[in-house]
Amino acid sequence: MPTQFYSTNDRSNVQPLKEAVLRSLPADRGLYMPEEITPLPASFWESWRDLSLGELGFQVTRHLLGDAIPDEDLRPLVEEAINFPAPLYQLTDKLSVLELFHGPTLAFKDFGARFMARLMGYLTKDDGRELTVLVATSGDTGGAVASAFHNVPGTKVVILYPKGGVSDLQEKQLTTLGGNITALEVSGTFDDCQRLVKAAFSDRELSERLNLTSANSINISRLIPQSFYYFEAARQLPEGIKPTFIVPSGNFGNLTAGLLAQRLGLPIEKFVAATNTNDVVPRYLLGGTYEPRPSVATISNAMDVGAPSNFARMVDLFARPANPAAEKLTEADALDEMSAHLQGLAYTDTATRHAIREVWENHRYALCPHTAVAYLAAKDIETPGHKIILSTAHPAKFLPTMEEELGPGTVPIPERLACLTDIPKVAESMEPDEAVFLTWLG
Ligand SMILES: N[C@@H](CCOP(=O)(O)O)C(=O)O
Repeated sequence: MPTQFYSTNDRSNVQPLKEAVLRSLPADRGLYMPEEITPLPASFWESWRDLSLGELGFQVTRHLLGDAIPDEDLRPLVEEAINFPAPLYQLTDKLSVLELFHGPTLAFKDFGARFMARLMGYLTKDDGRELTVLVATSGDTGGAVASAFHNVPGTKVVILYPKGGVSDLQEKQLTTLGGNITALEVSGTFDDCQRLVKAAFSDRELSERLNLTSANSINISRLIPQSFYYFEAARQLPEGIKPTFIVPSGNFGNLTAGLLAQRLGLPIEKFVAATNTNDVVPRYLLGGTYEPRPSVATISNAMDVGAPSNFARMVDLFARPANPAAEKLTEADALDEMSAHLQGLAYTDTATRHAIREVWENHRYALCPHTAVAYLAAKDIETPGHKIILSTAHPAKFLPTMEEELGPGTVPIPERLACLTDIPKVAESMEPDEAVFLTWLG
């Protein structure tokens, strides 16, 4: 049976895969979630440690989507999207770094963006209508989406990013491709960019007319491939070791994908959400109230998010009982479960800079600022077994910060970044005003 997707705001609002992916946001402003998330079957667990990342991804996707896409189409789709590795780099006998920056744009967002580009292409191949992909970015999503959708026929991409809020090389990644990719430099924060995108989806007439879809983690199809690397990380550990994952967090899509992997049966000791001073979720988990607030700029800019989109999905996942046949928890009980099982820790830029230097001095290993935030959390937590910090991006994407801490030339710049330096950026300026943006969209 093909899996259906419901809105977190209304479980009776159910859509098939194509609608959930292309519509991206339900009209009631909830988020789509798969109706069924059951543990992978015994046959998967017999061989999962020997599978390639592509095959592992195929089997996870097949299980989640049911027979919505025939196997002979789905397997190559996943294998072509995830055609780069996700190795574990062992820092100490208790701590490893999961390197998620070996894709084309050197960030974990390549997993989601490349999968999504192929899935959307597959779902719309007979539609004969241009698709407009909207995306808000605080750093890495924009470049990954630009790369994944560049020159895809019948697709137009509009990327909104905060002026001065992304690193120079991140900006180059999203403003230099041209063709079907347009960059809008918004005089505001990432939250303003996200607000503008959501306003476009709320305008049903515009959304229908332009055939709008989202490439942010509000789109459920971003989270499916992001779950693959949790399996990939765990299978690189000796058998029987349950990892604790420390996840650098901004919009919380990365962590939500981990929770999804756990609901699919992956044995995980616990999750820790590590943030910079944009600490809405850690504050909440420490017993506060959940209060989104305007983001502030930090050196780990991709996590500068004041209103994390995926909070509703996290609550939804904690509401799902271990036994799929049992009743879902109420929202209040799910929030209690989340506070009991998820730890959140937040760090300043000063501490982050110190961590970058410390790891270089002790291990000659360069952590990007986001990964350094997770490293700080890994040091502060007690957990049995092995700790894995997710390394979200290559440190060269944040060259000025890295050179301030480690000295010039310490972090080699991969050719695919170096070649962008002399290409001029092309971006249109945009006020953070919904009416202006909707008029611009047309
Ligand atoms: N950290 C992001 C912000 C957008 O988050 P997303 O996961 O919803 O795309 C970025 O790098 O742009």
